[in-house]
Amino acid sequence: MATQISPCSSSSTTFSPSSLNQEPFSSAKLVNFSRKSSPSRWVFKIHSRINPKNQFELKSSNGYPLNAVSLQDGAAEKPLAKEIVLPEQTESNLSVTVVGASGDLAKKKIFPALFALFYEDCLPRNFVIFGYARTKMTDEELRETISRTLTCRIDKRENCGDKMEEFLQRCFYHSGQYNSEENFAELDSKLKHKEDGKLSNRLFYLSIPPNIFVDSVRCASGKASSKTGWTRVIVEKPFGRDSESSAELTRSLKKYLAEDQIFRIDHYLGKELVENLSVLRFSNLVFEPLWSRNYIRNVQFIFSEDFGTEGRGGYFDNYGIIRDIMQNHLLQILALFAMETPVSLDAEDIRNEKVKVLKSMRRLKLEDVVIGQYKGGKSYLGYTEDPTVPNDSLTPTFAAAALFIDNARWDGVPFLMKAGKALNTRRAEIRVQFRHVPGNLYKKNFGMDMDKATNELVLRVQPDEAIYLKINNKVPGLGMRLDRSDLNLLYSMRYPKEIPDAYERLLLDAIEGERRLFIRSDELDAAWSIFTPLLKELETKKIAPELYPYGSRGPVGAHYLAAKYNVRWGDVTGEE
Ligand SMILES: NC(=O)C1=CN([C@@H]2O[C@H](COP(=O)(O)OP(=O)(O)OC[C@H]3O[C@@H](n4cnc5c(N)ncnc54)[C@H](OP(=O)(O)O)[C@@H]3O)[C@@H](O)[C@H]2O)C=CC1
Ligand SMILES: O=C1O[C@H](COP(=O)(O)O)[C@@H](O)[C@H](O)[C@H]1O
Repeated sequence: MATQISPCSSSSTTFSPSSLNQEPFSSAKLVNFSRKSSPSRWVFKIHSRINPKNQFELKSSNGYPLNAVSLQDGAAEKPLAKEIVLPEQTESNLSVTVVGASGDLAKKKIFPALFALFYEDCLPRNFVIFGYARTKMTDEELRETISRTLTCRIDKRENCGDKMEEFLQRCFYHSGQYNSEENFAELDSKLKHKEDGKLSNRLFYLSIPPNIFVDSVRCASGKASSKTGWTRVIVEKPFGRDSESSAELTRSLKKYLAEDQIFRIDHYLGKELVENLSVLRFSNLVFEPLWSRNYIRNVQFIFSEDFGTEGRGGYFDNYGIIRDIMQNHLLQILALFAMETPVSLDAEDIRNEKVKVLKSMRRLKLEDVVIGQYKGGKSYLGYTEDPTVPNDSLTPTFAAAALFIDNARWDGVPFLMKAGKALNTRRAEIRVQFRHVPGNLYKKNFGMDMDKATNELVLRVQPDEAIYLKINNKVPGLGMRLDRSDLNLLYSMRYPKEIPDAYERLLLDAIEGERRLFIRSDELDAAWSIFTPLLKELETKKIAPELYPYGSRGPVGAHYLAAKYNVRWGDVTGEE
């Protein structure tokens, strides 16, 4: 069983040698370059002159899981002969400014993720957190607000209350307008005061609606960027509504920031099972040879929520489920699933492969899409009954689509997506349905329905993370009866430690300058190219969505779409 360790509190941490080519990360001094027993895993012992504890350790997930096997197994480090020494610099300070700190995402996800990182010793010794928004609030009021959403997730660890208090004392607030250079200059003074002459690294998290992204970036970069260290900006989705608006947003952001300062977040890339997709594919011989049209019949990406747009109707109605979930979360997973083997685990190598696969995809056509909208019942309000949604809205809350990748590996394989709100269950999963066994000796044992006898690999992203493979198995006994069984890796059984929230991983990576899990602008362009023509056609032709009851499995049209490509949705076969 895996040992429970904090990902950041060990005195040595892992990262790939290529991390050294990134921007200097302040005053780190590499004094011991060693290699763990696993030949693929390089380990650097990093000591800071000023803070020998762990101030400058690189902890990002750069391709090498923080809790990787050899660490858990306690393998001894074998020092290599060569010693690398980086130039010494001054002590540094990290500041994280949450722009839009009064909002839903900030309270629900960002502050709790920052606290979890602090709790796990993943933040540097010198750090401050600032909330920034228009709402008038004192530091104390911000602390009071965020303390309600911080949780001691790691319940077996001690001193959570003390840690929480310590964390809150590092949180401050500045009230300002998003388009006011003057207000950002005031923020800058407060940051400088806290930095106290140390080298300053500044991360801004734009947790605000998209119409104020550019103003905030203009003011932050002009008046509050670091003069001595790095300045990075995490941008939340949506990144535009279509190819044109996305390109315009990119152009505007790039007036004030270089591409490598922009961290476009897609929180699905920070989910454990999505991270594991590449590990599963590229480190297990049993999967990669099967990963093509030769053995895979179809792949399904399924997202469902058992609640509606409650509270977010204003935002949602302008976007709809295709932009909200498919064009980003599901497409990102698809790209990771289908890409060729990258040259290395470096961010650019991975993102290059993702772009290639996205560029090989056919633009979606209307006939390959089904849209739906939930209606109300006795106990639930329908989508258009939400007071923030127009009564005659045609915005889809459900969509199913068949996508195709026109390359040698995936020619002819349907990649089906299904996403919906107000359905019967909450889940996100990847389903890989394999082809029939040619000349199957056991054909007669399966009856007429050979589809039921094919192997299916399921990666359940949430809830109850799991990887399971459906196989045919002989029922023990004297006869020859076969049944369907699962080879099941249920995370809660195998890994007792609670899985970190996606935002923790992504924030940590942004702090470390690791871009692997963030979206590059050409990836974004390629993603929008697939969906933009369809989105425009849906809107110009005013295509009416098929209504489905709140809490149901969604419109039946989704089944006809799948049937058109000889596919059955894996989540509705009755033996999920
Ligand atoms: N909430 C979620 O679950 C998710 C959100 N996102 C994205 O994250 C970002 C933030 O989301 P969320 O926190 O829900 O957003 P909110 O609507 O809660 O907005 C965040 C803050 O921005 C300010 N604000 C809101 N509307 C305006 C406006 N029209 N003009 C100026 N300021 C405004 C408000 O602060 P004040 O009035 O104090 O200035 C508000 O507290 C968005 O881009 C969203 O799409 C992405 C994934 C999930
Ligand atoms: O980005 C979004 O994601 C959430 C679902 O995220 P999850 O991590 O809870 O699965 C979705 O509810 C929201 O509409 C969308 O904007």
